[in-house]
Amino acid sequence: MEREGNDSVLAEKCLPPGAAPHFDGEALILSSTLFLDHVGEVVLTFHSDCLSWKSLNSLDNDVSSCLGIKDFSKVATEIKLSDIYAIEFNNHGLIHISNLPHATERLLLGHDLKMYRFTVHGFVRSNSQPSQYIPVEYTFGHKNFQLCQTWVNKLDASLKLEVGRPRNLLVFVHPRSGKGNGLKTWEAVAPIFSRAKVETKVIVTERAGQAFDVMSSIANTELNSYDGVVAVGGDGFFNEILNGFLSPRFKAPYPPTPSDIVHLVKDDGDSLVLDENEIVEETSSQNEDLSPLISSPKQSGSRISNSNSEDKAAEFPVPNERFRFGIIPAGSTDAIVICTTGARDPFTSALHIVLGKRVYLDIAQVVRWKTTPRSEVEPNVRYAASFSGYGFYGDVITESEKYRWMGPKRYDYAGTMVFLRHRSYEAEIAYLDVESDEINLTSKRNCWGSLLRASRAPHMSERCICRINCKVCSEKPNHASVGVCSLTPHLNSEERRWARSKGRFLSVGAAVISCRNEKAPDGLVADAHLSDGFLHLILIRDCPHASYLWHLTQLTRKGGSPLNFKFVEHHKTPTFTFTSSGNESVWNVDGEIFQAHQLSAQVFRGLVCLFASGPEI
Ligand SMILES: Nc1ncnc2c1ncn2[C@@H]1O[C@H](COP(=O)(O)OP(=O)(O)OP(=O)(O)O)[C@@H](O)[C@H]1O
Repeated sequence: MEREGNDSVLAEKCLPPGAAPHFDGEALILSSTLFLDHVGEVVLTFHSDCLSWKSLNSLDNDVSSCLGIKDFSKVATEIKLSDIYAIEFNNHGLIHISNLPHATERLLLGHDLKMYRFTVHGFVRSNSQPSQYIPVEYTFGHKNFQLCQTWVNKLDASLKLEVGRPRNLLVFVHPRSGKGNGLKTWEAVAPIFSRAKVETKVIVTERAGQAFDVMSSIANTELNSYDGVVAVGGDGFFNEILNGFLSPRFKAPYPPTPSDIVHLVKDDGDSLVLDENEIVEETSSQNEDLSPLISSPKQSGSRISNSNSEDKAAEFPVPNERFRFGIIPAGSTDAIVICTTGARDPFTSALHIVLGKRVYLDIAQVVRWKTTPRSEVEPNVRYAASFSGYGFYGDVITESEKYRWMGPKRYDYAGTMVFLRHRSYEAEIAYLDVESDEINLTSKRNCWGSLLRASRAPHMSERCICRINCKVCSEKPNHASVGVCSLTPHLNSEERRWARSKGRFLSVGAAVISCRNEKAPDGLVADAHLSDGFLHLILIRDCPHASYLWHLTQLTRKGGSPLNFKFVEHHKTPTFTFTSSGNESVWNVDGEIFQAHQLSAQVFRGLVCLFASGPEI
């Protein structure tokens, strides 16, 4: 094997083998003259946080004026170390040299040279959509094996110092997700993981519920060997994995039951009952004992704890900052991916994962107390990462299940059918109203005459949109110091009161995040945050069919105002309770059916971490 460069032109331009690196203070680690595939000779320089190269063809003047060909000498290209996910040594092979008119004689007219090569794998942001990451690779070559090896070793060693990059992941693939492309999607992105030397244990599911079973029964010693778990599928599949993870391991008191609230209101002589909607307000001092995290004797008796789950919690603490979740979109909606990466793109998601990005995500704990009016009270817990909804949303998910064979189109079909039926449901909702310094968007039915409350509508520019390095979300919960209480900061707010809405509703929804998707570009709640510790409770009161259509139409518009109608109530709250007055009550929890006559929900701030960085909007 040829290991020494025997070409004098090349040899004099490169640094001596082995001793090739030259150091210049702390910042400059290495610099050499190499060939860049499809470009030509470049000086490659590695500073501690950046790799840059400059073409040597600048020796020729006025290149740009000659034949109108671009002057490579003026192009300095670089990639940040943080944007590099892998370095590969490629052995001996061809480097294609650019067809430059003013390159040195031996490089003329598209010469290909054989030499040792190494490839730097990274990404660039798409010009049209900055949230989308496009994988790129730069292959450098040199006749000298040792020099290439030195570069590979140096870059590899620096990449190993990048914090938070995963080494070992558990991957679940739902082959029938979305249009049935789950497996193909995984096969397309798998090379990114192998190049980045991330070990993956891949489980391709054969049935619904399998991922839940694996996640809930996996030994904590094995779970600890992974840096995270990746779902290749849709929101429902991610929800299954999340529930399998949290159900046996996360210990927290339940939210108050609907009867806790009724009881408290009856005992409270100062309760204020307002008009037909029975909005009941209380002061914080009167309901201190209602904090879901201060266990009442009744509540502590209803914890989901058995000795097995206690063991699991002890060995694998939740929240767990090290262990992260990744989602590679292959589903029908993929709202969680769109909200957390800003793109619905498997490559972007895979790059977020191997680069070890991190974002905190609020999780709603939804507790069903009673399945039907005649059921016994028996708490059953689900966790939701994006949205839980009743009425229209429950009906759409029930209807769409009948048409699963249609793939993603089933939601459009089911949505149309349910819309045409225009059913409303009698229900009662109580929610903790917390003073917030943000604009309180709560509708108090104070709009007269006009259907669209334009005067109160915050314009898009006024809305504090959640994006990468979001200020609202960056006050991350301090899990270590105050335990689970840090996850529910707003429950302990000074200014809190319980309020109640009662009546006929077309839908009741609780959004954890904005729920942006391709059909609703701003989501249901444009200014929802990934980890602010709030749920957005959206109550759509019974209204004329045309008005409801108007609301739905606003949802599909960028910059629309779907919440800006007099029949829509929007409450930011950390917790709420719900009781249906009818016999049928189907909820939709992250796209999965959940029958519940009585339920409560509370949100845990930043309970899990995702391999994502938030959208670059
Ligand atoms: N191999 C399988 N066969 C059938 N169902 C499965 C399988 N693996 C997982 N499931 C179930 O399919 C359900 C839907 O999956 P997923 O969310 O990936 O697809 P989707 O409904 O098309 O997408 P979205 O949730 O984004 O609308 C999940 O709840 C999951 O439990």
